[in-house]
Amino acid sequence: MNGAGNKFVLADARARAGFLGLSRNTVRAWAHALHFDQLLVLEHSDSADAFMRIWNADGDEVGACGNGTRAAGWFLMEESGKPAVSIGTASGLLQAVRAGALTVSVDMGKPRLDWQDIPLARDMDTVALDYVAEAGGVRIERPGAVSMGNPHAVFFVSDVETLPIARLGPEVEYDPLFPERVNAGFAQIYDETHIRLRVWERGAGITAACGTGACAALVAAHRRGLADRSASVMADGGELHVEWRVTDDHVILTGPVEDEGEVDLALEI
Ligand SMILES: N[C@@H](CCC[C@H](N)C(=O)O)C(=O)O
Repeated sequence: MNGAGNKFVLADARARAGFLGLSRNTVRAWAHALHFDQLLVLEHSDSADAFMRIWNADGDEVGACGNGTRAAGWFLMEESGKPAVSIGTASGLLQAVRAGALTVSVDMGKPRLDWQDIPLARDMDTVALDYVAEAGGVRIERPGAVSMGNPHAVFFVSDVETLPIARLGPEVEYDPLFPERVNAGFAQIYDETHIRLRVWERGAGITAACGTGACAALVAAHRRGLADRSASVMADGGELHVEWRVTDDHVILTGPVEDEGEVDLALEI
């Protein structure tokens, strides 16, 4: 499946009893063969429609994936005929609702904004980190930091199209300021309701879209006075809509999903 071009393989392990342990090497081999950004595995849940585990293409298991949650939500809603489903994840219980034939919204919960929650290596104002990244002859600075269940640093730049993201991304991802590494977002503000975003994802590299990255970009932009609480976020692979609600502080992510058919994946555990 894909969510605005963010590529997933979704494996359904709900019928299988117990925890599905996958080695880092197995996930990496599958990612190499199938070219996904994340592997999503659905497991049985007593308290939700399913529990979803998320692995990056580099084989690390992670806490959140916005577009993946929308894709899994679509799969579960198609299967059940329900207009809404709940999905357990490592970072909490998320609700997905149908917002069109191939459009799904997910309530991603509250952003976490304290430096310990990102996490950062030391106390810093997360509105604008005291941090500079340099690569490919370009220097960018003062990203906003946001956790959406996973860590994001969002840089605001004047021209995202010409930015050497393949060089800057790994510099940022592996900087010691981010002890759990970080997803690096590069955002150009078109106006208060339109943000152009490219993302270097932790453990996956440049992706066509990143759902939690879009949420983080909107939150970081609003905290800097650069965007409203609701905006379109234009990724390379499609358009996402993000709203940071005043009423409950939750971030709502909406966008397209596509089912690309089944792949032959031998699960040998
Ligand atoms: N593609 C995702 C984010 C996946 C996880 C991320 N790479 C991380 O390591 O935290 C999304 O749509 O949010």
